[in-house]
This record gives sequence, C-alpha cells and structure tokens, in this order.
Amino acid sequence: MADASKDYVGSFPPGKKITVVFVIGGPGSGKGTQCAKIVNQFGFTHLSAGELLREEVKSDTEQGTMIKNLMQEGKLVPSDIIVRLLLKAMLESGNDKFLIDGFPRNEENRQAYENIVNIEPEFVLFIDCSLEEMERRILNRNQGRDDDNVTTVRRRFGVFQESTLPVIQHYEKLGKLRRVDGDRQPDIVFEDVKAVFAQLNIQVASTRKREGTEKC
Ligand SMILES: Nc1ncnc2c1ncn2[C@@H]1O[C@H](COP(=O)(O)OP(=O)(O)O)[C@@H](O)[C@H]1O
Ligand SMILES: O=c1ccn([C@@H]2O[C@H](COP(=O)(O)OP(=O)(O)O)[C@@H](O)[C@H]2O)c(=O)[nH]1
Ligand SMILES: [Mg+2]
Repeated sequence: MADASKDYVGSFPPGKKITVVFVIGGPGSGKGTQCAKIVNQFGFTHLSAGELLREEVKSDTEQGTMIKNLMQEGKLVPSDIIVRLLLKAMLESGNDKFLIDGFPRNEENRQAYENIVNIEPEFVLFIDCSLEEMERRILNRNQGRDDDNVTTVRRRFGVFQESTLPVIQHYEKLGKLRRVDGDRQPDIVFEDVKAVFAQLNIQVASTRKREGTEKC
C-alpha cells in the first residue's frame, strides 16, 4: 500500500526568516559559474536543480531512470519531484540563505514551489545570454553530461523560450526581476551580480572574516 507520509519532506520553523534567490537563465548562460562566486562572497547555500536531479539519477531507482530519460531528451521532470528535492536539500543544509539555480523553469514549477515551499524569493536573478554564446559554451564545457549534445541542447533552448521566458515575465511584472548581461566575461558579469546582491544588505563573507581577525 502506498505510504502518503513518504512524500512529507518537512518544513522550516514558523517565523524563521529564510532568504531565497532564484537564478534563472538559458542552458549555458553561466548560472553555475555565477552562483559559485555568489557563495564565496555572500554565504548562500547553492542548490542547482539540475545537480540535484543528476544525483537522483545515480540512485538506481525507478524514479532515477525516469528522470534520466527526461533529462536526456531535454524535457522537464515533474514539478513535485524537483520541488521536494529542493526543500529536502534546503532543510538539510542548516542555512537560511539559498540560491536556487535553474529553477523555476515553467509556470507549473513556480506554482508547485508556492504550494510546497511557499517562501517568496527576494528577487530573481536573470542571466541573459545570446543563444549562439550559450551553445558555444555548452558544447565546450566537457562535463560529460548526456544532455550537452547539439540535438538535446537545441531542445533545451526550445523549452527555455517556451516555458521559462513566461516565468521571467511573471517576475518582471512583480518588479522582482534583476537582469544582468551574461554575454561578457565571468568577472565582468559578476560585477553586476554583486551590485544586485549588495541590495540585500548581506555582509560580504570575506569582509566579515577580515573584520573578525582584526578584532583578535
Ligand atoms: N561569462 C562567461 N564567459 C565565458 N564562458 C563562461 C561564462 N560563464 C560560464 N562560462 C563557461 O560556460 C560553460 C557553462 O557555464 P555554466 O556556469 O555551467 O552555465 P549554466 O549553469 O547556466 O548551464 C562552462 O564551461 C563555464 O565555464
Ligand atoms: O527545475 C528543473 C531543473 C532542471 N531540470 C532538468 O535538468 C536538466 C539540466 O538542468 P541544469 O540546470 O543542470 O542545466 P543548465 O541550464 O545548467 O545547463 C534540464 O534540461 C531538465 O531536463 C528539470 O527538469 N527541472
Ligand atoms: Mg548549471
């Protein structure tokens, strides 16, 4: 018999302040690259939706096989799966500041997140990059991913344009979108990203460490 409680992942204590930032952009736009830089400076926990799914594929389960097939075809996995993986990783991290990379990818993802996690993002960082540049980067990144081939990449671009752009427009209407030009060198892009995160008023991790040392 199916056990309904297996779907219960948990929740944050009521009243606890949790900061969430979504990082969205096409495949190869530099989401992972910029997230690593943000983590270094601002002490967020980086959760890549794609990485969580790739980990799930490694578990030799029926769900893992289903996810593997969808990813290979460049399609999106069912929303409740990715949202539960995200919430589980958030709770396990012990942190209160999260960068959610590569999510939400469609309106259904966004609604499932609202239903299950229900923590409004502070803002949504959109790394805007041309298709030609994204394709060039993906075909050169050599991470051994099954979905980094010309056929699947073009399907992923199609999904991005059809399903993710409406999500971006949704956050733009709410005044939550922060767009950066991702076509430039990583450190130049990060200058703009830093300016966006500075608005959050989170102290820069390296500065905090330096101040701590000076007081000793
Ligand atoms: N601004 C940039 N300019 C040139 N190459 C980049 C830039 N940002 C990332 N890359 C490279 O492009 C590839 C895709 O970047 P990645 O961060 O994995 O993108 P995403 O997570 O959006 O798919 C990687 O090989 C990365 O090193
Ligand atoms: O919320 C998500 C995030 C990712 N994916 C799947 O995971 C793949 C890879 O996503 P990732 O973010 O790792 O790719 P990137 O954009 O970084 O190249 C996508 O094409 C989808 O098949 C998904 O279904 N839902
Ligand atoms: Mg990535």
